[in-house]
Amino acid sequence: MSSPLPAEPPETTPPTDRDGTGTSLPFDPETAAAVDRVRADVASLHGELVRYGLVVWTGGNVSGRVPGTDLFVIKPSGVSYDDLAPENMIVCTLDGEVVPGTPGSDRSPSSDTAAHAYVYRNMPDVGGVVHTHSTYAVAWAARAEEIPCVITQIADEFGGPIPVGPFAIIGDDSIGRGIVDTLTGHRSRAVLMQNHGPFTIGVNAADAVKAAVMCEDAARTVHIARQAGELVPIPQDKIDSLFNRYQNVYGQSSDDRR
Ligand SMILES: O=C(CO)[C@@H](O)[C@@H](O)COP(=O)(O)O
Repeated sequence: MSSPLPAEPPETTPPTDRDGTGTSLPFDPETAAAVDRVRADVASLHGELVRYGLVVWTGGNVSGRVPGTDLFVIKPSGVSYDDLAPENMIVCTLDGEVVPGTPGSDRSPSSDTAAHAYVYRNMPDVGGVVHTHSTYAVAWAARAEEIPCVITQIADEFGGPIPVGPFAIIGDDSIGRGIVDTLTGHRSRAVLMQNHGPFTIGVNAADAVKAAVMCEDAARTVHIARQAGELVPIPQDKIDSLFNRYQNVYGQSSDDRR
């Protein structure tokens, strides 16, 4: 017969400030150091959303996978970008649960945490996810219209049209499923979730931010082009060669995407 007494609670390692920064910690030193690097990256990359005009108020979020772990880092929900700092980023498991006892864990994580977690669980090569409400990309999403590949920039960066994902309600796996279903096997690192806005993925958080910047710029340019006349498509073989060159030759061999 089993004992009626409740089991002893498991011993937890209290957070300690091993590195003196006041960040990370019920982790082994290597994981703690990796978490701290991603905290710093994710916090500062929100400044890029502001710099490139992709967000108003708090309407966008960046997350980054902690390499070699089943963790990712995301921002707290609804907190001013001016107040974001490494120590108030939130560490989550790939199920989207906040890791208790870690700095920042006293706040609610981004309302898109479940979507980011779903992407990390189902796209193992993805190391960063970004969501914004950038104006032109949202305007295409409001029409549920893909952005056609009519400029070399789109061919380079996205390898074809930027697709539309399904309408999905925030809060559960629906948005994540829509992102994964749309982008799996697709060259594009951006999806326009219908009536909502762009979600982008990358090899790390900075790469996903770059995709968000390029997506908005492409949305704006093609929108303006269409006001003045008919759009001219790029032949598929030219799209293929532009994409191939940009992914494999452009930039430096040390770039993260290589
Ligand atoms: O789209 C929405 C809310 O509808 C969110 O992505 C956006 O407001 C940002 O929310 P968080 O501040 O990350 O919780």
